[in-house]
Amino acid sequence: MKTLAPKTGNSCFGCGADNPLGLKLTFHGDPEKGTAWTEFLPPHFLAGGANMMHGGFIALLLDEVSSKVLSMQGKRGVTRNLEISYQKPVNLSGPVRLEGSLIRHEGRKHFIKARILNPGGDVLAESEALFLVFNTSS
Ligand SMILES: CCCCCCCCCCCCCC(=O)SCCNC(=O)CCNC(=O)[C@H](O)C(C)(C)COP(=O)(O)OP(=O)(O)OC[C@H]1O[C@@H](n2cnc3c(N)ncnc32)[C@H](O)[C@@H]1OP(=O)(O)O
Repeated sequence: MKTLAPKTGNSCFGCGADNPLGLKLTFHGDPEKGTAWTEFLPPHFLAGGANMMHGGFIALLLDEVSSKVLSMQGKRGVTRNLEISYQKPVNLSGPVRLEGSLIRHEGRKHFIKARILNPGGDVLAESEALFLVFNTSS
């Protein structure tokens, strides 16, 4: 098990310590299994309408936990594709869990699935992403 906490000098909206508007998320994961996860209480400024999270922020969270699957393994890369299935509203009045896992990789191409769950374990949104990694040789 590994933990990635926000670092100074990193202004990433999701995980950096130096973004005053950022979420400053801490992630946990298993590099060998290719997993990453976090739990947090979404701030209300992520709202879209009513008490629901904005769809763009849902995409951001899925992208973020997907990228952390790679960070856990010491890999650096960027999102090439992100396909999202919005299944239920992400309610802003309770905590959410983000989970990501590596499906497979072919050289620099890494295919990663992710999801957002509520405390009852309901899947609210899911994604499949293709990340292009810059520092892999296999
Ligand atoms: C310099 C290092 C910086 C590192 C920073 C790390 C920060 C991390 C921050 C993380 C923050 C969180 C994350 C963020 O938010 S990252 C921010 C959002 N992402 C970006 O800004 C990335 C923008 N895109 C690019 O820069 C380029 O597209 C890159 C560099 C990624 C690749 O451009 P390149 O010209 O090299 O390649 P390509 O695009 O022609 O194609 C690539 C390959 O993919 C294959 N393909 C395409 N579609 C599919 C498909 N559906 N199923 C299967 N395969 C598919 C395609 O056939 C090809 O395969 P192959 O021909 O190679 O075999």
